[in-house]
Formats: sequence, C-alpha cells, structure tokens
Amino acid sequence: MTQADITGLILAGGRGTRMGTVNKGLQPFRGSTMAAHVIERLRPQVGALAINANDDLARYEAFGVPVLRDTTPGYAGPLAGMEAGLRACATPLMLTAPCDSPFLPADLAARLLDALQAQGADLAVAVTIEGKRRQPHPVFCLMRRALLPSLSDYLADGGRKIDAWYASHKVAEVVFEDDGAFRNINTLDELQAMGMPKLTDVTSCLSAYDPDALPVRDAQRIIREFVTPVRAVERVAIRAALGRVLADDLISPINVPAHDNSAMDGYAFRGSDLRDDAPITLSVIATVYAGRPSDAVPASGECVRIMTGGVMPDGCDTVIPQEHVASTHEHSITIAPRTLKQGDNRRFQGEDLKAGSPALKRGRILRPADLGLMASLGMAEVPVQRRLRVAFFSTGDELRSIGEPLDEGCVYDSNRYTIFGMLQRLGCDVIDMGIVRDDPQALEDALRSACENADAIVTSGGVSVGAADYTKEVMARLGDVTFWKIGMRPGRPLAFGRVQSNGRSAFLFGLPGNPVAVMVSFYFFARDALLHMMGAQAPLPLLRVTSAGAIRKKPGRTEYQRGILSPDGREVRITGSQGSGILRSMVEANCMVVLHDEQGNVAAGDEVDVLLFEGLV
Ligand SMILES: Nc1nc2c(c(=O)[nH]1)N[C@H]1C(S)=C(S)[C@@H](COP(=O)(O)OP(=O)(O)OC[C@H]3O[C@@H](n4cnc5c(N)ncnc54)[C@H](O)[C@@H]3O)O[C@H]1N2
Ligand code: MOO
Ligand SMILES: [Mg+2]
Repeated sequence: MTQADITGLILAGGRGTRMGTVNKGLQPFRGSTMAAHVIERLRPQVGALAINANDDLARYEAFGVPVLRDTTPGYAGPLAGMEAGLRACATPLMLTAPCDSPFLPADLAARLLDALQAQGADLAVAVTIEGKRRQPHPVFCLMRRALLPSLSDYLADGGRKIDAWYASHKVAEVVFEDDGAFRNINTLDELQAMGMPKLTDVTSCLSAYDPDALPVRDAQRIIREFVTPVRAVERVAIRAALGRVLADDLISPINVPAHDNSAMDGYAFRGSDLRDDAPITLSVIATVYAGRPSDAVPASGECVRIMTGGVMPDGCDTVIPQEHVASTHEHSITIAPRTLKQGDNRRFQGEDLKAGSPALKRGRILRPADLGLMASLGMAEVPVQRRLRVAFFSTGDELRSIGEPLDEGCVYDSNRYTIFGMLQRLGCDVIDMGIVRDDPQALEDALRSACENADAIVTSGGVSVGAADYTKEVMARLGDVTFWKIGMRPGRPLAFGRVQSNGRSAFLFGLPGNPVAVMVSFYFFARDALLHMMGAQAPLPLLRVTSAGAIRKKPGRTEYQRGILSPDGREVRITGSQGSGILRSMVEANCMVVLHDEQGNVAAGDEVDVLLFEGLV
C-alpha cells in the first residue's frame, strides 16, 4: 500500500471546552485557521481528506473536503470521530490528526505506514520520548478501515477510552524525535502565543540578514511582519472617536445632500429659458427657504426666490445669485444675456456622498472632518479599535526622577517623558512604570508585569554593550527577543521581539538610552508597529526640500539629523550639534532631515527628504 491509499481525517468534533467552548479548528491562526493549517500539512501526505465536525458544519464545508458528523451522540470523544471517518472511508487506511495540532510532522503518514506494514499491525500510533518517558499521541493514528466493526461495537457498548480500544488490537508505535510537532493548542493564550510567527521565521526570509549591521528598511520590515493587530472593537459616540482608529468601513446610509439644492441666495428657474441674445424676464411665484421646501413648480417664464441650501423646485436646474440679476421689480426679475449658464449654482443630490457608497475606510485615524462627515450621515456612534495599552519604563542606576535630589553622576530621567508624549499622541493607553534599576530581578519583575498588563512595552536604555546592562539578558530570557545594531545615526542599538509571562505576551521595543536616539528609534520603528497593532494606516510622509547648507554624511547608514524648515517650507537647515545626547537639538527642530543609506555628503542647494514633526500623530 502507498500513501495514496490513506484518507486523512481531521478531528474537529470536540467542544473546545478548555478554550471557552469555542470551535477550536475555526480559531484564527497565522493568517487562516487551525483546521486549515492541519489540512495543509496533511494534504500532501494522503490520497483523500475528510473532516469530522459536529458544529459550524457550513464553515467546515467551506474547506472543500467532506465533513462527517459523529453517529454516536453526545460529543463522545475522538473514537466517535474516528468511527464516523471509517464509515465514510473509501481507502483501505485512515490517518487521523486533531484540528489543534498545526505543526504535525511532514512525514507522519509515511512513517506510520512503514511501521504498520512492517509489523503487520492494525494501527500505528505516534510516540515521542520526554525525558525517560514514552509519550504516546493516540490521536495521531493510522488505522485499517477493517477496524470499523470493532470500533462500532466498542462505542455501542458505551466504551469511550481510546487506549482501552487500542489495547484490543495490534498497535505499532513509531517514535518521532520532534515533540514540538505534536504540540496541541488548548487555551486561547496558547493559541495567541503559538499563533504568532517566531522572529527567526521572519528574519530567515531576508536574503542577507546580519543583526549587527541591519539596514533601517530591513529592521522596519521585520518589525512590521512580526507584530500583529489587536482585534478588539468598541463602539463610541462620534465625539469620543476623535483620534481613534475606525474599525469598519462606514457605508453611507443616505444621500448627502438628500436633495438637489441651491448653492446661492438668488432665483431658481428653468435654464432652458436663458437666451444668448436677449435679456429674459421671469415672474417670481414663491420663496424657498433652506429646510422649508415649497411645492411651487415654476413654469417656463417663472422662477422662485431661493436661499442657499433651499431644495430646488421640480423643473428648476439653474440659480442666479441675487447680485447678478440685472434688475429686480416688484414681482419679477430680469437677467441679462450671458450672465450664467444652464445648470449653474445647483448642488446635486448625493454629490457629497451617495447612499451605499463607502464614506470612510477602516484603519483611518479619525480627524475633525471625519467627525463632521459621520454626523452628516446621522451616525451617533461608530466602531473603533480598542486603545492599545502600552507600558513603558526607563532603565539605569544613574537615573533620578523629578523631585529627587540629583546625586553626583546622575541625570534626571527625561526619556520617560518623551516616550509618554509620543505614546499619548498616538492615542495609546499608557502605563508608566517609572525607573527600573540595573538589577536582574527588578528588570524581570518589571518586564513580567508590563507583559501581563499591556499589548506592547517600550523601554529605554541598556540595549548597547555596557557592563551594568542586564536589560538584554533579562529580555532574552523572557521571550523571543533579538538585539540589533542598525545602520543608522542616532539609534544604533535596538532590542525587539515578544516577551511572555504567565500565558500573556507583549511586543517589546527596547530603545537605546540616549535621549535623541530614543525618539528617533520610536518614530522610525515603534510608531509604525504600534499603529499596525492598532489596525491603523498612517505612513510617514517625507517632503523634498532644499538644504540651506552642506551636510556631512557617510554612505552606508541612515542619518536622522534635526532640522529647521523655513516658514515658507522651501529650505531646511540643521540645528547645530547633532550629538545623540543633545535633546535640545530635538526641541529646536521642527523636522528631521532623513539622509538615506546610499546617500553621501549633501551640498548646499541639494534636495533632501524631511519629516515634519507636526502631524507625526
Ligand atoms: N562600546 C560601545 N558603546 C556604545 C555603543 C556601541 O556600539 N559600543 N553604542 C552607543 C550608542 S549608539 C547608544 S544609543 C548607547 C545606547 O546605550 P544603552 O541603550 O545601553 O543606554 P544606556 O547605556 O542605559 O544609556 C546611554 C546614555 O543615555 C542616558 N540615558 C539613559 N536613559 C536615560 C533616561 N531615561 N533619561 C535621560 N538619559 C538617559 C544615559 O545616562 C547614558 O548617558 O550606547 C552607546 N555606547
Ligand atoms: O544610537 Mo546612539 O544614540 O547613535 O548614540
Ligand atoms: Mg548602555
């Protein structure tokens, strides 16, 4: 027999009680669902596929393989699923795998088949060795179709235990070395932690990855691919939506405006009455105010006096502003030839927004105009992403908080305030965790607590090579964290990854300690990642302007120099000293001059890219 003689059966018939009674196979996982991952792992190993499921059958059917329900009632466990599979099985063999084991071995079928045939067994089961113990994985089982009568009898007699039924048959055990391949995901926390890719999954996609000389754009790309959006939505009143991220497309329920109306205070009439060669006189039959439609219908030779926003009477398509009327009499007006064209000064129904058309797209950070637009559609509440929770702290024994005496050799902690400001402007819920000493236990406690309470963590300091920096060691111990030297000035060292504690995880941005470096790293790495986590789209716009002076710049790294853009927006000059400890250079600047990797010295009059601080969100 060959692998083509095997039907793969995905066991998805359980109730998922440990996950809070959710349908495990349908849980989102790495861009699709857990069941879809299992199907994709099994498909190349077998001749046919089927799914055993008892709920949400339509969604399972969408996978395009037969869906089989238990015939034994009452969620009787994996044996009932196997029985349903064997009943429908058209091949001599069936291989089962649970829907929550997306990492199952690529050679599962081949190796179980070899053992089954070599040992003339009824069933072949996967086993791993954990320490000295053999750990069987009975739901990863290749069995002969001929076992169906035995299994049906066992179930009919009330038997439910998989091991007990196996014991009455000849079982071949096959040892697999990689026990990680049989990891199954039982809780939502496990699902969340495992559902995310490893940093190495992402970095291995780069052709030349060197953590000690990483170009800015590669670091940005890795971060972008690694972080995942937080998918939680709340409805808020439109005023409270300012600055929040819209969670759904908003479709206009109505036409705005609802009627054709006048754009001017004047007289509405039939444009076909206009003459090129002679004045026309129209009698005024009514007055139309905004919000007070009239049922007057001017005939040819007639008009209505109309106010801006007034509904256009039937038949009228043109409005003459009152100051353009040649002469006004008691009950009529005269319009000189060639004063206006047919159709002038009419606003069309739905010209702002048509009913059924998208008014605002999800992912938008809502601005004042958006609030107005939503109000014009009569929307009282809108769905927005829940705010991102970001914990942050500073590290370093030399740091003192405001209010404390400044001991010798110490500095006041300024990074926590710049970080606070940048996070606040992004619209995050911030958790200020203060200063953490250069002490492994204190750092571990802080990181764990941050991780358990926040979606993301921003730290400053301790990511370079200094002797008292325990930060890196502790970060690495708590999760999947990498340490980079980025080809940029300032902001060369950066720690990035995900830390875990007590089943919770958070993305970590370990920014360098120097006060300018911390801001530059935040703006060029953390900002985009945090926005992505919020489900927002807000790329950084760069402007092209002339450099007032020469700028020294080495090719091969990106430099972010602090600049002052002239009031007319045409010319930029650098703010003196560019040291990464000189926060004053950021305060004086209104923009950052971005000198890209390949760029060398800049001559006065050359064009450079700048990023304006105002509007950075
Ligand atoms: N031998 C090397 N030394 C350094 C390198 C290197 O590659 N080799 N990189 C330099 C670069 S670039 C940077 S940036 C810094 C980054 O250092 P750390 O992230 O380890 O930060 P610390 O050592 O803790 O602090 C650096 C500097 O910044 C001051 N600082 C730190 N936190 C704050 C704060 N919250 N408020 C105000 N000032 C702060 C701190 O006192 C130090 O002066 O490493 C270089 N060294
Ligand atoms: O990142 Mo460091 O700030 O370049 O000195
Ligand atoms: Mg250091």
